[in-house]
Amino acid sequence: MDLDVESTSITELRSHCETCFPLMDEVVPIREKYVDLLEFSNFNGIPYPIVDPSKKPRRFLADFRLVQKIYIVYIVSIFRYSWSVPLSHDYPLVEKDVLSSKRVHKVISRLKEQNDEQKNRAVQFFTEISARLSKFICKCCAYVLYKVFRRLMDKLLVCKEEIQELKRAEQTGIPIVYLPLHRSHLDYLLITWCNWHFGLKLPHIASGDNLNLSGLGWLLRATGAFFIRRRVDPDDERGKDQLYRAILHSYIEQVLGKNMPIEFFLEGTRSRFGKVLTPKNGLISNVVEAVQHGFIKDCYLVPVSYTYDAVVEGIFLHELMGIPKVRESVLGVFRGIFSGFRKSKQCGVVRMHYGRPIRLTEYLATITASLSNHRTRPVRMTKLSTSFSYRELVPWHRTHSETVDDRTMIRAIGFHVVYEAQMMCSISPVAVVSCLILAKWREKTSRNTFEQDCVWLCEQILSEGGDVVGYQSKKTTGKALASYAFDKLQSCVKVTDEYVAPKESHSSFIQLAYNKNSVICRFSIKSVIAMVIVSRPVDATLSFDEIVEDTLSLCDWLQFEFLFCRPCDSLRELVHNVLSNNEWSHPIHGFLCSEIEEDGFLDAGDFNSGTLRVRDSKSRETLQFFANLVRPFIQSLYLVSSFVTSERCSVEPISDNNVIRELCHESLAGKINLPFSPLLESINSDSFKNALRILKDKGLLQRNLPNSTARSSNSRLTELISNLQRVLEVK
Ligand SMILES: O=P(O)(O)OC[C@H](O)CO
Repeated sequence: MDLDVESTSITELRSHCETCFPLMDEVVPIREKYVDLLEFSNFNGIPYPIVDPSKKPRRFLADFRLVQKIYIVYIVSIFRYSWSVPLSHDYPLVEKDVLSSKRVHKVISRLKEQNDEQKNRAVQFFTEISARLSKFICKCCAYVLYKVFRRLMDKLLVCKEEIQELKRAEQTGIPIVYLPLHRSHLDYLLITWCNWHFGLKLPHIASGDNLNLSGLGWLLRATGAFFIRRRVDPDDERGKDQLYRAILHSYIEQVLGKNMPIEFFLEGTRSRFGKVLTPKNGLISNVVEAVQHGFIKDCYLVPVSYTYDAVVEGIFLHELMGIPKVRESVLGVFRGIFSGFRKSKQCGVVRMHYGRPIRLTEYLATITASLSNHRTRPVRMTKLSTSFSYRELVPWHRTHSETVDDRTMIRAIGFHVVYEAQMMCSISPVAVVSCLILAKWREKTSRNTFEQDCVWLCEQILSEGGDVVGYQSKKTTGKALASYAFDKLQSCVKVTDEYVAPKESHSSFIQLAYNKNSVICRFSIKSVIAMVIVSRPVDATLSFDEIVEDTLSLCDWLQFEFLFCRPCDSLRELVHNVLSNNEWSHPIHGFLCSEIEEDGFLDAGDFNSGTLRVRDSKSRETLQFFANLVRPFIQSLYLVSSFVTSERCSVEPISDNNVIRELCHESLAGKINLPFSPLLESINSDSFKNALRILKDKGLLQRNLPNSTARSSNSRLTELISNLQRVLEVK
């Protein structure tokens, strides 16, 4: 049976965060299947009645459609579909408004040099940044993208109900800010292309100036891209120019002020390892200020997520081995397009999700109100850090005092949006299979057993509020799901009718890990708790409080790897909730049992106060699976910690990139002695970078060496290494 990838197990649109927006919970049922944008004939007429749903064009007519204007009732002509979808909105130019804005004038008058010279610079900056949206070029590109997407994807799925929410938001006349997760260069194109189909306004998209290549830059500008300077190199000060910043800031204000949507990536760069990245604050701060200073009354924030069976770029193996990214070039773009076209449908099924639009003023009101009187409202976005909560886990919390300033608010909003985006992302069957291989079946296993496990994991994902593309409870077979994924994983998994086994190479494991990492957000807290428990000897006992404290501590060390919860949540409470859940504490089936329970004297409070142990070998096996989701990240932290204390690390500061490259190289060559056998996927630059970041953040490595590292003999680092060793040694 083929997978029905257009159906979903989610029955209603995900609601807003109940903590921050308790009054906004209108239930919107999902009644229809996802729409495949590549099958335009199945649109059922939305949004334009010019498309008659009863007249589906034959497939070989691919891009042609007989357009019948229902209202005028005569056949207009045979147009390309691309030309038949109108681009009815206006995209006014904002040059005059930006250059004459108070913000820009203020900066110019503050600068010492000649006014005229500054004005010229202002014009240059504007030209460097601004988009020049052309409806004609958009239509041409829309047509070309049909061809490209059909080549690259099996399907491009969007949820109609989500689009209707967007339409409602757009009709209010409040501008929309799209905040997608960033996985691939295709991300830039997808929102624009989808909005075009549904008659929504096309967004102005913030793109890194690395994409402003001759020819390509012009094309991107014409489809809505505006270019921003990125600080890739730590010494690069170009983006800090006051006038440049004023122009960029004013540009964003003016675009929003003219009710045109904006799109930018909070993560700032594509995720190289399949997990979300911690959000950056630059662009979102411009949007927040625009509202706070009354330049615009309000705007909607819309998180967006993408699910790809595989990203078009393939795995970022070179970069994950510490080799610097090759700068984009026109030739590189052509090469990329060519190689993308060599293999048909390499992205597989692609799903987009738009979160429910939330007004920025709602966010600000929530934070401000809870600030002024945080006891009277059930809102915890700004709860002061009385207990160990996420507030202490995210970087701004530690220096946080009684007042929550704008910077804190901006960061809280960014974290909140990225967290929401990761939680609404559908999971690909490819990720489910990769996850099982890495966390459970690293050795050869029978195909039958593997397929049964696929169903088990999908059910786990569903019970955590997630969904798997094509999986429906009690309907979809493990065989169908696994076969679908095996087809996409031929380069890294060996499959016969009898067995399944990973191919033993670093690149295979990195690819599987990239896929697997998109699943972890569903189980991040659970996995850390499991890690804490299985890192003790089989017959060891632990108290409830010990488990909680050890979990919080491990989460703290992994704070740059995962967003464990929203900034409004208390991580401590969430850990308690997980452990108190029946899955863990049920007196007969729970993973854990109380020592007293064995004697038949179990009281309600015993689970929290008594001594706990893993119930049986089956429970332990399940806990091992969850623990194995985070194990590679702890191994990476161990590898980095032991490297920076060893003689292999130079006493003179060397760049972090060099440290990472060397460590990748030496670990892969087996030159580092370890008390455990390292998982191949733990050797990667992304995890090593995060490990260096946390060690610096905790003061275990010198902080005053920007982007460099020198050997350390810090005693706390030695203590950390021995603790990590204890955790990792037990299998
Ligand atoms: O940093 P990169 O290489 O992921 O570039 C992606 C950016 O979005 C380009 O602007």
